[in-house]
Amino acid sequence: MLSERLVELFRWVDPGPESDHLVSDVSGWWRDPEVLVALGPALVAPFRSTRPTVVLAPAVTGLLLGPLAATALGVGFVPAYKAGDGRLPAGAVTWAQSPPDFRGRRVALGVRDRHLGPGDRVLVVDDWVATGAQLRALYEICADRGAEVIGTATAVTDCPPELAAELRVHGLIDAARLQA
Ligand SMILES: O=P(O)(O)OC[C@H]1O[C@H](OP(=O)(O)OP(=O)(O)O)[C@H](O)[C@@H]1O
Repeated sequence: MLSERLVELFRWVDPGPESDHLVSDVSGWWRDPEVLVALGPALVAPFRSTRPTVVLAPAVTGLLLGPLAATALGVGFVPAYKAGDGRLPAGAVTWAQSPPDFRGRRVALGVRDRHLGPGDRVLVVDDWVATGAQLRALYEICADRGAEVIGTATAVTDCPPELAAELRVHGLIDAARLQA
């Protein structure tokens, strides 16, 4: 079963003095060919009936997971980059700053305007959701661009059920199943 393999191959990493919260390491998922094939279809399954037209995901891990989900749906993929990594030009970019995330850090995420706009039905994809801070920034970008958010497909849900419901998050595995 996929969720059992995801649990088996998942690792938490201690980020050191940067944060008290462990950080996910999903590199084991990319190394396993059967998991790699199964991840995209499994992530999008709860959202198929809502007919997303595009997948949006944040750097860095979302850039790996997002295209798997987009390929499974047969739709395009939009990357959201973090401020300061030099990947987005000045202008023609919509930015949003997150509330404090699991590290207590506010993250500015940006999307090229030409890649997202009215009529888009957006499925957000990420590897895990903790405080939902980065999701809130992505949802704000979609609202600013006139695009509709369908919800978020995540591999690991590491947040209370009320928050998952509010942000329309569907996860493949609950963090409670993961060994610290
Ligand atoms: O729910 P939150 O508190 O917002 O935390 C979850 C976010 O944090 C991690 O990203 P990170 O910034 O560590 O980037 P990464 O993909 O490079 O690990 C993870 O990939 C999510 O995007």
